[in-house]
Amino acid sequence: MSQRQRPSSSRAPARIVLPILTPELTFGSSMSTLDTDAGTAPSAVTLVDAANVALRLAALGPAHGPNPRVGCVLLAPRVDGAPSDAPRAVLGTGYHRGSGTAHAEVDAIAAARRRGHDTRGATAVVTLEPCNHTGRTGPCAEALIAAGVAEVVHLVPDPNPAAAGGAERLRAAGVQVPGPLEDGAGPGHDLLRVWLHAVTTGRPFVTLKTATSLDGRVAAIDGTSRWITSAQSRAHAHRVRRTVDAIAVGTATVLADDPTLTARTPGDADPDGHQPVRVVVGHRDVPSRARLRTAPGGPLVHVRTHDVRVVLAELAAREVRHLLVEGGPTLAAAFLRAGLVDEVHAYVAPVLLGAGPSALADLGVTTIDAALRLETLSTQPLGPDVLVVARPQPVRSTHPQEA
Ligand SMILES: NC(=O)C1=CN([C@@H]2O[C@H](COP(=O)(O)OP(=O)(O)OC[C@H]3O[C@@H](n4cnc5c(N)ncnc54)[C@H](OP(=O)(O)O)[C@@H]3O)[C@@H](O)[C@H]2O)C=CC1
Ligand SMILES: Nc1c(N[C@@H]2O[C@H](COP(=O)(O)O)[C@@H](O)[C@H]2O)[nH]c(=O)[nH]c1=O
Ligand SMILES: [Zn+2]
Repeated sequence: MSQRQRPSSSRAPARIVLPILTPELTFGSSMSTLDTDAGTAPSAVTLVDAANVALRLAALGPAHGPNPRVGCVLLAPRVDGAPSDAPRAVLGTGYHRGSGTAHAEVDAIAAARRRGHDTRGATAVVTLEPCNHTGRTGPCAEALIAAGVAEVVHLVPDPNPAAAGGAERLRAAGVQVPGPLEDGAGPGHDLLRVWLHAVTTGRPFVTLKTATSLDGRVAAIDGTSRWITSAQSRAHAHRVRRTVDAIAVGTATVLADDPTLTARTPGDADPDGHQPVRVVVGHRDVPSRARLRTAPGGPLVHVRTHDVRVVLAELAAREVRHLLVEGGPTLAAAFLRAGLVDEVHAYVAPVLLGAGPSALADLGVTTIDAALRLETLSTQPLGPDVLVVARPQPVRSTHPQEA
């Protein structure tokens, strides 16, 4: 047995049941002093509390970018004889702020040290299995071992072939690693949904956005479409743009709309905050005077193909994890026909057009039994409009209630 192992670590690993994490979930008053650098007496928290704080910290990191959002809470060593869920002092907390910055575990160790704490024998509660590779920063498994941490409780195993193996490395060094605590689902998986999808499939998660009239049209018969949806819907769509790595449109949309494809605050023409890569799909040129070339925003990538798999491969090579497809109907249908849409954001406005292109070009559906049915994940009023978030079901079927 390694010298790093404390006598208490030979107990059976703690069984942790995580409550569903919601934005409204509040922690006890003791959790309010978790500020990493507050310099106040550390709070005492249970492992479950620590896991939830780690999840909340993780969510502070950017949703975009190649790296996962990860949070970490370092707890004081277990006291011999105390139950595994006994509250313990928080030594430090940390989270990952995006590619090239410190990982959550290293951030938490640094925070504990700034507060003058000894990390030897500590328990690290971390939302994702510590990494085991040197990427833009060093391996967290080694940092935890060097810090003398005795136990690492993680929620989600790391499926990234480049970084996996942290749990095994820690165990080999004598660190107790009871996890992963989540068995394929849970709040940790929910938080990392897009990233997990991208690293396990090797292609970006694809969200298809449509902004339609009540009769399902995306433009009037003359091609005009500004605006079908309300200011509230468009503000929401801009917030979504801020969370993705790339936005794609077809060449016809570039020529019809001359879009900027930036993330903006409504009422302000200038892009602000993170700007996604702007992707144009199709063979025709993007005019030199197009806003995509002249207006500030993310880099422009023109993929001269009609094969959406080529588009995703090109973007995966650029470390795009989340692609927002904004249309038009031809490009949207191509992604759906290829089975490459993971989520649909349908903004529906109480506007009637009666003619004009519908949200989707031909999907190859010739009879109702072949309809592509979606599972609704949420509905949300946005001013006069409604946003439906839905997920394509793996197989086509008749209406579930009548099946
Ligand atoms: N309300 C809304 O949500 C939106 C509305 N719109 C509206 O939609 C209209 C444009 O629709 P649409 O013409 O369908 O536009 P698209 O943006 O889908 O562009 C279609 C063009 O892209 C190229 N292309 C790229 N991928 C494929 C593919 N897999 N198969 C075939 N062609 C492909 C082709 O041009 P090429 O010859 O260059 O290869 C094709 O003509 C506009 O009026 C616009 O205002 C657009 C986006 C969103
Ligand atoms: N018409 C329409 C949308 N259209 C989408 O937004 C693009 C314009 O982006 P930008 O130039 O950055 O404002 C346009 O090309 C199309 O993809 N979006 C919506 O939320 N509501 C709408 O009614
Ligand atoms: Zn790491």
